[in-house]
Amino acid sequence: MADSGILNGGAPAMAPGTIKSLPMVDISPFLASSSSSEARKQVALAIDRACTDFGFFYLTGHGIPQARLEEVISLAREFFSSPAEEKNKIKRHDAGGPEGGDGARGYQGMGENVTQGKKDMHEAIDLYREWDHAPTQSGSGGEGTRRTLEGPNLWPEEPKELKSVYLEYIDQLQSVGTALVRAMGQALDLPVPGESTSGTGQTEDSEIFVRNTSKSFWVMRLIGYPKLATPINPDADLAELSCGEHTDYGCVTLLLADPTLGALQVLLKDGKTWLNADPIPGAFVVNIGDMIEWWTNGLWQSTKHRVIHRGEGYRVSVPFFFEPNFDAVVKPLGKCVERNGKEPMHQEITYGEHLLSKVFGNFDST
Ligand SMILES: O=C(O)CCC(=O)C(=O)O
Ligand SMILES: [Fe+2]
Repeated sequence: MADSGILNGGAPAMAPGTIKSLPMVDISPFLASSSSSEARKQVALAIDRACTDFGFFYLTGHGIPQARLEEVISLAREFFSSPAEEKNKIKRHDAGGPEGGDGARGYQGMGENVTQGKKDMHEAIDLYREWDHAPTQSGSGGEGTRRTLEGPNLWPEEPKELKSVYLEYIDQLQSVGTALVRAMGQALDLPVPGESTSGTGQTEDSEIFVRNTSKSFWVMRLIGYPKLATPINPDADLAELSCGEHTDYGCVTLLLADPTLGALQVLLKDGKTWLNADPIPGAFVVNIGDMIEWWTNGLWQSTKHRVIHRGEGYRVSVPFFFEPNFDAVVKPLGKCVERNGKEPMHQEITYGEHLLSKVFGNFDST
């Protein structure tokens, strides 16, 4: 990390050009049925630029009231400030174990999450869409069994209103997610529905992401980050991170975070400059995940990011991962392959297989 710069806030800035902040996208024309096609076209253009140049942007015009956003953060903060025994009531349990967990849903204590072999200094609750497909044969992942995501969500008992507020919030986020992926289909200039089929049975029109997220297998993470204890040493490798460098593995992430500055950092396309993605009140920080990179055959790449919280206080963030349907088939779109002139980057895969490989390492599909 010695040769990397951090823009707008951290030291030292080694800016490529004049990039100071992520671009902004106002999604409201895709939420209001009365908006003109010209207004939508402008949004689609802005999304194409943001996804090509950054893979990250601020999203405004989503219509979720500020009071709701603040409530979501403060309920998560309240949960994390409760005693360990309260938090451990919803502890994530291993799949196939005596406690009957599914190995993924529930509370994860400090340092239990590992990215690239290093412990992440955060604690979290993971919630997923409830399993509403037929049950499959699940187990511990031992011989002849596979771990699945088919357990129920584990909701905190306290704060009491957390579950109902979050369920409503998740509904609201799914509408925003749908508007966003509809705009993304238009941004790729895919044919209008009914005009084209790929010949492989899957229609590759501008609604393709909408159809493939109609039963989004979403993930919601409530994350609590204590301030890191180690001092900043720009010449040393970072020994301790709040959340290690990664790309998100799904479709689009809508991140809500408290006002802490300088924590979330995004790797710019030069591959060495980290840009602080500081929160803007009322806006989500949005990034595209690996499934969008695969669908677009790399025209839009999922961007690496990390969290290093050395600021003040205990940071809370609540990313919502608006993911494809569990059985969505993901493969490079013919039009994107044509446009970038590269061989298809990936084989066809279902999102569910990819997810299980990421969460449990059930397969080696990536
Ligand atoms: O807390 C944040 O700002 C980002 C967290 C993140 O990147 C993730 O959970 O995938
Ligand atoms: Fe992430």
